[in-house]
Amino acid sequence: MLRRYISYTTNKFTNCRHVSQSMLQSTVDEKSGIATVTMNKPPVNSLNLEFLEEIITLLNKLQKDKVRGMILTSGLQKVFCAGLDIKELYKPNPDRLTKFWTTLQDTWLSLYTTSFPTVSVINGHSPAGGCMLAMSCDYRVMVGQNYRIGFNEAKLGIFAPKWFQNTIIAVIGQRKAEVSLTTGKMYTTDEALQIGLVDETCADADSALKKGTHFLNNFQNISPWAYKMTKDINRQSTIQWLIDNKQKDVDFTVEYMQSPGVQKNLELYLQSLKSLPPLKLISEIN
Ligand SMILES: CCCC/C=C\CC(=O)SCCNC(=O)CCNC(=O)[C@H](O)C(C)(C)COP(=O)(O)OP(=O)(O)OC[C@H]1O[C@@H](n2cnc3c(N)ncnc32)[C@H](O)[C@@H]1OP(=O)(O)O
Repeated sequence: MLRRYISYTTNKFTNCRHVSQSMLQSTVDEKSGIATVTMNKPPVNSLNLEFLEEIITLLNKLQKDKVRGMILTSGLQKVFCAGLDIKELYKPNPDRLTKFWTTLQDTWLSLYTTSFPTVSVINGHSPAGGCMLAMSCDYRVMVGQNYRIGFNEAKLGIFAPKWFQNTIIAVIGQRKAEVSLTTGKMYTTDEALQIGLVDETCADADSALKKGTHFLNNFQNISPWAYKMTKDINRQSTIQWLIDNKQKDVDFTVEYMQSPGVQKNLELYLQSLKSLPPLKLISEIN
């Protein structure tokens, strides 16, 4: 297992403060107060229990440090985030699955309710839970034309829980969310822009980071209190639903995930992941 380390350093040449954990790097620009958080968990930034715990820890730290905004992106070549780690769902240990699902709920609550504005720069494929990470931010910029984004859960024979679905509905509306979720369609960059899954697109990652920063600069003259109150009121019903139903959601997920039918579907999906040529899976199965 990789040795885990956390270091905080200030680079006097760039005026950036670096926070580095084994799977996440964070750089805070001292002048603007904007943090850039880079996911770096090869091969595909899949969300397992330990990675989710790191995300929560970092979000708490950024909150404590009173950053003025955050850009979430990937350090990998062609994947933003491949979604939930399927190994957490396939043949699960019930205790670990319970912890995993609770931590996923907490990660979503932390990200969806940050006191600072957030942007995801989607510089690679972003299926299911990966798309969810992006949707939980306030703004999305997608890079290039080679990647796919969407909610392909149905293709795995599983479904997104209510709080996942409500988050998507808040971004693209009820009708488009229903079509998107039931068909499991993965969208090209242009299609994603068209249905509102992303707010902007651009050719390369550097321009996307600039667009993200430009969005965050909108908040320079907005009171952080007014920002947070507005966001809380806007997102309140979905957040409150999960807070009120956390245990029920865990119990239901842990039970249905272990059912033979769901496990068979996941097995078949894992086989197809191995047998299809690299990078073809997401586009071929549409
Ligand atoms: C209760 C239900 C809740 C519902 C909510 C969310 C559900 C999810 O998020 S489920 C996950 C959905 N994700 C996917 O379907 C993504 C599947 N992956 C791919 O399509 C491709 O891997 C991807 C396009 C992301 C990247 O392609 P490549 O760069 O060509 O990489 P490989 O396909 O060769 O993959 C490398 C390596 O990673 C493993 N992998 C990929 N995705 C996942 C994942 N989500 N979880 C765990 N592992 C994953 C893949 O099997 C390869 O492993 P090895 O063969 O051992 O190298």
